Amino acid sequence: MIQMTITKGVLDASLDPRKKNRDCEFRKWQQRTCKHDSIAPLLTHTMTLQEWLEKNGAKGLDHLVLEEFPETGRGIKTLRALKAGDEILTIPGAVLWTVDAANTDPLLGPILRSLDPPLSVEETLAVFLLFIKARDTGYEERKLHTEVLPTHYTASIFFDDDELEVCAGSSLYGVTKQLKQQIKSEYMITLDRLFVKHPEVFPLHKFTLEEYSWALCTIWSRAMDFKLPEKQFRLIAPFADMLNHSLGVKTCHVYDQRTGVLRVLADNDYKARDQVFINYGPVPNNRLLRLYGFVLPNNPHDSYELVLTTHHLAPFYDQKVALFIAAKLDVNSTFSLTLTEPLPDKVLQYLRIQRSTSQELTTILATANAASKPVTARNEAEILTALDEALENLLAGFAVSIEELGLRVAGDQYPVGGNAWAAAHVSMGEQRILRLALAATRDRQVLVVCARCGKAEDGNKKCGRCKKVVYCSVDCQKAHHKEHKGSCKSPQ
Ligand SMILES: C[S@@+](CC[C@H](N)C(=O)[O-])C[C@H]1O[C@@H](n2cnc3c(N)ncnc32)[C@H](O)[C@@H]1O
Repeated sequence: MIQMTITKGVLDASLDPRKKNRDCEFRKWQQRTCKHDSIAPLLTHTMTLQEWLEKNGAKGLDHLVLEEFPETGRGIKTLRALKAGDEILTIPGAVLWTVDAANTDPLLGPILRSLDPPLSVEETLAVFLLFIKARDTGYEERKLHTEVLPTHYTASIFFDDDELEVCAGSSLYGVTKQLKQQIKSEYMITLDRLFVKHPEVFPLHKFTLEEYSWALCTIWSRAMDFKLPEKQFRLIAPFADMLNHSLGVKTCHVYDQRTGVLRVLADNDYKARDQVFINYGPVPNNRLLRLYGFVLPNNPHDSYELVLTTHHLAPFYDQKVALFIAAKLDVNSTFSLTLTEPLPDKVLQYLRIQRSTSQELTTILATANAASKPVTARNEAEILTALDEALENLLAGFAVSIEELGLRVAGDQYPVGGNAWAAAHVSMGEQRILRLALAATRDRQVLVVCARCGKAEDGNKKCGRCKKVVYCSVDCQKAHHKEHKGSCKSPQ
């Protein structure tokens, strides 16, 4: 199926014994890792990925080797010590996978450019990958890269039903189900617009839904994103895409728009034979598993995306929309609840506006920073009760509780690193955050409603000693004294 007919060029390994060893090592690795039976026997006469990259100006490969690591899988090891700031790797523009490279390809480019509307960046890169993989002749150099890509992924769209059920109730569960549907319909459209229309370029049997999903996951898990002055820019850099993620390093890959080169710098010192990492960003486990197919236990960047919407038939809808805009909120807003901020002020601000009476709306309009502070005790009590209920419902929707998942993860029910184990970590992370959000909601509730009778009045006063509960009257405070005195302690 795959033919590799390039003979070695200027970079003849036989001239440099150190390089010869390295090339041998790389070939051995390529042979071991590649699942394509046909390439192994051909490799001895052909160019390696490294040779192709170096021919185009890649730097740093001399001191880097690919290796399997127990925790991260295949990654890059440095053979020499590195100091913070050292350039580890430079990958030239000519070998990058970009939308421009796809659009300027002599065969694929004209087809892509004729599409109206054009494919998205993600679709373009996925089609580009599939196109190269399917070529029987030509494109041998780019194929050197596609041949070392993983043959399968562990992102959540590839989970079987039982594995996905482990995280039922989590946002990942719903998003994964939706995503599978979305990919299917996107594939059907692409099938129609591209694959069926251009059989000379896309041999149909090579563009199945499975292959399309594989290509998308290749993009999700290997593409690097850069914010350039006038656009968001996505690329896959051969070899640099073998760098694994660690929260222990800072972001240290840069794209030089002027030269079109991708550079990876060391952000800290490395000893010889250390694995070199980059940082994929502050990504929560639900996203890590959806895009990259792995999780970090106790991920400090875990989050829960809370979606709040207001129905267009809600009372005073137009006024509320105007206030949302003034507060830099959207009618359909998504809020990240995190471990350090499980109940962001913006959530409360949104709900205060959403649940205001006509009079409260007038008050909000008259004050600066619309509803960033409580509007009335009534409004505050209502939003906190609604939030309490919503969080309780979300937590009740998880198929397996955090305690039960903890036991399963600690025991041997879910093999460490497996799909069910990863799904359990996502579910535990989301439940942890929702519980923190619920606790924060309740901490606020007791400062709004009278601890005895439950009245939410603007004149409610805090207990003079502990300041942790409020009362609507002296009578209520006295009547509640017996119950409250045990927990009433001065903050000092
Ligand atoms: C950019 S690639 C890195 C190279 C990849 N390990 C390979 O063999 O091709 C990203 C993928 O590497 C793996 N990975 C990266 N960082 C990891 C980590 N800290 N723990 C576990 N797997 C990781 C995940 O499978 C992820 O989808």
